Amino acid sequence: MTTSRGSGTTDLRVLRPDDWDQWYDNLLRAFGGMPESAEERELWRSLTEYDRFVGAWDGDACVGSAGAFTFRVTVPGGASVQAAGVTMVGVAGTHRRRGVLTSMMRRQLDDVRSWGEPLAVLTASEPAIYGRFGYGLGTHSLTLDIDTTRVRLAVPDGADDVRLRYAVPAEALDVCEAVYARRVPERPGMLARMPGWAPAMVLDPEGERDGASPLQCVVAERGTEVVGFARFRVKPDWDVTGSNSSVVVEDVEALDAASQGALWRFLFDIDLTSRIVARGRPIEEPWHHMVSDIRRCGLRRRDGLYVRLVDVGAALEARTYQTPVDVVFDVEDAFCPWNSGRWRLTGDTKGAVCRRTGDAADLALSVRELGAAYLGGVPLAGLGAAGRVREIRQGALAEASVAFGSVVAPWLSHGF
Ligand SMILES: CC(=O)SCCNC(=O)CCNC(=O)[C@H](O)C(C)(C)COP(=O)(O)OP(=O)(O)OC[C@H]1O[C@@H](n2cnc3c(N)ncnc32)[C@H](O)[C@@H]1OP(=O)(O)O
Repeated sequence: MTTSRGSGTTDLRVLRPDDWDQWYDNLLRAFGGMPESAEERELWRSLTEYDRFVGAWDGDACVGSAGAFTFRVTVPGGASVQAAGVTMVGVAGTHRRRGVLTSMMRRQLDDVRSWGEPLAVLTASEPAIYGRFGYGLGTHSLTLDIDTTRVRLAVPDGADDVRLRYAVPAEALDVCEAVYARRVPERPGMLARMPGWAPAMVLDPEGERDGASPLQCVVAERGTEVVGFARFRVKPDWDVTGSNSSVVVEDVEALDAASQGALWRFLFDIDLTSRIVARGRPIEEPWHHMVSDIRRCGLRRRDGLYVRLVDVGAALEARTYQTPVDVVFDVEDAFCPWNSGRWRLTGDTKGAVCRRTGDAADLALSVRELGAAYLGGVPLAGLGAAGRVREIRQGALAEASVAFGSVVAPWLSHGF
């Protein structure tokens, strides 16, 4: 594919291993040019799926990059659905706003469709970029800044029966991964761990620590079973009053309420610390209901995973619906017109069928709104209230909105 807009012409082609270094340097430069550690660079090289990554070239200079990891994402009902994890998007400053991104998105979504993957997902460097390509904001996350000198934690019964032990993060990786794997089906938006990805969870380059300690890990056990883990750093901060150090939480996963409580109590009580900070936490998790003062937990909401239905019918059939639903959507999809038109969705907690129909529409919306609502965290009714879903049959919006909801708030479990 060739793009020509503004001055110059760019060629788009699948990434070749020999081109990776230049391709990746273009990406780093698009993000400001900070170098990465050799360790981190090699990890990303090893995760590159060459036939799913593209580069834009102006002569022999790489001026654009985009990739699509092979992922599986949990959807409401617990199924694990194949999804292209869109990543490493960057356009050289010398070639910006000439349509290079648009040409890469065109190529990528055509490819994803030809691979038979119903979804594409991404996290955005800036929220304004991807809506035009049909991505809707499907999950949110929380940033925490908890004043642990003021906020107390009341843990559930059984927390005292959970034994905690320090472990070397890399050595405990297998047992932590086993816990993670059991959690994945429980929450929409979580990513199944794909081959090669586990080491990324304990990659700990010094340059990324921002003055904090190396990564630490505590494993929670009940009897001989590992029931949870926490990975975190401690960031020292001493002044004339003493220590005001912070616990920087990276991951906490646990299989039950007592183990959740035991791990969070540990994080709250680490000596010499007075804050817990974390990014990318779920918008709803058990410790919210254990704290004495949610106001002092410094919760800030931000955008998480953007979801694009590449095949509307297959995507809507892949999840279940928490109440019976029978609704005809009139979908507008300018960037992937194969989705445009009317679709009848019938489904319940056991499964769903979504087929093309000539019947009259109940709701009219763009594929972006369907993507936003897909994981159950963004109510269709809210999008309707904002004028982004049009109700044609009275009552259809409430019916669909309830059906699309998720008991557990969806959450993207790690960046990519
Ligand atoms: C999944 C990820 O990897 S997210 C990472 C995205 N990458 C970055 O943020 C790195 C820094 N930025 C860049 O590399 C580039 O500016 C990109 C990739 C964001 C945009 O690439 P470009 O080739 O300039 O985009 P392109 O010319 O195709 O623009 C298409 C449209 O999107 C708009 N657009 C592009 N970037 C932005 C932005 N950051 N904010 C708002 N609108 C944008 C353009 O104005 C254009 O609109 P138009 O069609 O109405 O004229």
